[in-house]
Amino acid sequence: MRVGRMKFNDHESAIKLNQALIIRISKYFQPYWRHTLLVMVILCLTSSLGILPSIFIQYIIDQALPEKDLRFLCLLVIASLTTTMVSGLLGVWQSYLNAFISQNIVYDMKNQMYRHLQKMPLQFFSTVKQGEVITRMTSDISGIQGVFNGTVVSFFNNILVLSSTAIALIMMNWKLALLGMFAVPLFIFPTRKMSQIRWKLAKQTQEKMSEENQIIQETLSFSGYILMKLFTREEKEYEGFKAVNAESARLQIRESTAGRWFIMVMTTFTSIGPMLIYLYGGYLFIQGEITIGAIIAFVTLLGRLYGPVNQLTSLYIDIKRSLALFERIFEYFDMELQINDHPHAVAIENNVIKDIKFQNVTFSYQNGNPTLQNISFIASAGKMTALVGASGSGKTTITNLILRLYDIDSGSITIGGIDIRLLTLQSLRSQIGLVTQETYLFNGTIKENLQYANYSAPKEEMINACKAAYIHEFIINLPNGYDTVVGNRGVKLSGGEKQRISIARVLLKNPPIIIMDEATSSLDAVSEYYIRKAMDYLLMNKTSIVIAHRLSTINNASHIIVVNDGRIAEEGDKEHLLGRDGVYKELYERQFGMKRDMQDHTLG
Ligand SMILES: Nc1ncnc2c1ncn2[C@@H]1O[C@H](COP(=O)(O)OP(=O)(O)OP(=O)(O)O)[C@@H](O)[C@H]1O
Repeated sequence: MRVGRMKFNDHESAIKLNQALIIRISKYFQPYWRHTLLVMVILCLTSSLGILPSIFIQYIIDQALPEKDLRFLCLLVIASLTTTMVSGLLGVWQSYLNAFISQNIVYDMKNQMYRHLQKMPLQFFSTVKQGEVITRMTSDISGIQGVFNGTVVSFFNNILVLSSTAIALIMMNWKLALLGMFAVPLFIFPTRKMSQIRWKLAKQTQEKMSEENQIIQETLSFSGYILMKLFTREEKEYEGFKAVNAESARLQIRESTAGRWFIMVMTTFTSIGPMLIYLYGGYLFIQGEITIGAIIAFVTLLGRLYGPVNQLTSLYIDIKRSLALFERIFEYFDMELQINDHPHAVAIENNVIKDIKFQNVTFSYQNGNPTLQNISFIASAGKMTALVGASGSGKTTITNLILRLYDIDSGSITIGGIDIRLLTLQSLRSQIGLVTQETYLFNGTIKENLQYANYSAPKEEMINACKAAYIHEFIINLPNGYDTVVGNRGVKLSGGEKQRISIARVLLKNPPIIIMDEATSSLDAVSEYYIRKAMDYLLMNKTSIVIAHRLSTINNASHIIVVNDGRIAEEGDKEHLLGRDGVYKELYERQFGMKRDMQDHTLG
């Protein structure tokens, strides 16, 4: 799987307009084919109507004016105005259709991307930079809305205007038409060079913007802000941001300046054609072969010829840019989901207490460097199994494997005898309640955070869960009670309060399996007491796995597993482990011995 910093393809040549890509992109247009067809019909109409005013001008100059025919003049002027008005109205309708099609495609893509990212493995989010995900979700996908208008419609419109004008010019006078078209090849030459420059600049701008998003994400989030303040890194971070910002501004100025030069060169070429027409057309007029009206009509029409050629040549750049956007989005869509439902996956029985069995489980985050090796144990149904061990020994990893946040390399994990890989992910996770070390609450009210577990839970049930988690009294004493907003990640609450709310949330979900990672932050005695009581209630009659940092937490554990460096060092009940001269005894003596030392010290 490719994760991490996704690179904007380094070489322009990497993005090729191949058939597969076109088919893939056109699939997004498929649901809106009727609207797209309508746009094409409107384009045909407006491009044909656009020729008429020039022809009317010719008749005004050559007939209505010399013959002093006021009626004919009025008729021509009215016809010309009507044509312009009808074109204008069709244009308005087309703009609406353009917006409708492009916004709907953006809507579909954003939904698809969100759904896809929801299914990405945890490993993806631990590796990829947050700014990158946001850039792809927002600016890249939003950039697609310009693609339909700026690329697809523009392409067809220009082709239609170009061909209808060329036909009209040739029908009027083929010699003059050939002369007028003389300047056309001159447009093509600078385009290639220009496209390379703008491509490179666009790529660099995109990267800088991602970097900018990243800095904002990291330093202006709650935890990032605290980190920055505590280490007094404001100036350093500001300097870093300023540098990236300056670079992004410089690139954007260069990008638009490069465009200006291009337009200037094109404008120069555009003025060559009319001059040639005046020269040769004037000669033909003097010879009596052509009328003044024809020359004027010709020059007016010529403008319609150069505009599209100019746009079509620079459209090449836009097509490349659009393709790059699609490529960047497709890059995410093409990432392997890794953890998927097995084709014959079954739903786990709802609410039945079962045991969890690890058999020779080996797992590595990075290939060839196992984090867990040969883990085998049974967490008995309806009992508490405790995981203890030094920091980094692999306890959280074991619990993550039960939730199938990662898939194991070898061995098996079963629940009630069924391999978890044969269970649907949705049903598996619905049967597990997780209380993590760091409680994640979103910025909403306490009630909303609790309801995340069960939207249909009646109020009494919610209150009962909070009472059982020893947090109800605290909540009702807040000025807004259950409607109190908890702040980003629940910052307005203490660690102990947050963890009790998270226990209440799991109680509302009421699953038969509970995984609990005890908070490491030292809680005061009262908090610890209430959390312990809340835990006792939560774990009652559940198959539970508790990661304990304080051995006092797991007095009720029927089975203790000591993890050391990714392996099970020893296991058994408390008495058994204390009877051995092993890791547990050492941990026990260190924790309780330390407590005694501290007490002696205080007493002394
Ligand atoms: N997403 C990850 N990618 C790569 N390595 C990881 C990842 N998560 C954890 N690790 C590594 O795996 C090892 C086990 O980590 P784990 O979080 O399971 O330890 P732990 O026993 O729960 O630690 P603690 O008690 O401090 O929470 C550690 O060396 C850690 O650096």
